[in-house]
Amino acid sequence: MKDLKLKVCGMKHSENILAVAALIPDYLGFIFYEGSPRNFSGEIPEIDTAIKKTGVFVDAEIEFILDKVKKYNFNAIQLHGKESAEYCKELRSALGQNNSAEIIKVFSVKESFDFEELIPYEGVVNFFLFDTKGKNKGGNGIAFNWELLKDYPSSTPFFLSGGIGLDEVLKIEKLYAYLEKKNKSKLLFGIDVNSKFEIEAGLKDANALKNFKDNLGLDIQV
Ligand SMILES: O=C(O)c1ccccc1NCC(=O)[C@H](O)[C@H](O)COP(=O)(O)O
Repeated sequence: MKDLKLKVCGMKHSENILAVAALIPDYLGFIFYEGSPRNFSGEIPEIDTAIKKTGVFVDAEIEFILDKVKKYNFNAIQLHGKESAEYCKELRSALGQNNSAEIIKVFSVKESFDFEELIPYEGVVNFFLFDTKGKNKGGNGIAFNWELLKDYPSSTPFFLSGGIGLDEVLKIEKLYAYLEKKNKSKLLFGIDVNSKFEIEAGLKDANALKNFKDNLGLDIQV
């Protein structure tokens, strides 16, 4: 059994948050971006403390993020815009020494990606997240070219994202197996899912997520 973390992103409705939280995913994401149909407002019901509540922001003012971190007690902050490494440093320092929130920096990828872009962020953020570049800032429901990750040059662990659904379990397994051969499987830290598990934007299918979670990381022969 592999230790692949699961992040479910784009939660919106209290009852649905509780249904998905009952599966104990490792991360639950709440989007603060008005241009998204998954834009979150309101309250997050009490959920198991093992789940890292994650605020997702797109080029937001640092004050706005701090306000949400304080209000919702976020354990992780996902930066889904064009935030610079300097911005990430400022955010870390603004959070203060007593706040250990993880910072996840997103990069949008399609057919090619210049991994040199990651260099300024090394040691500044906790994780990278690779998502698909599309017409929306996130939640495009399409996969990018994962072959690119076979040459992943960084030592910062990453989340794999973009159009991941039940059909991608085997493909994930194959990427993991490839990285394992290169002693790099620990770098594939987690899988981020969203629109492929939705009944409508922001409303997740808990049964389908359970199925995915049960299959993720099983030692399937590839
Ligand atoms: O999902 C959104 O609407 C969204 C909007 C703006 C910024 C980020 C957004 N989603 C963040 C995520 O982490 C998604 O899980 C990621 O984009 C993958 O989505 P999908 O391709 O639907 O699996």
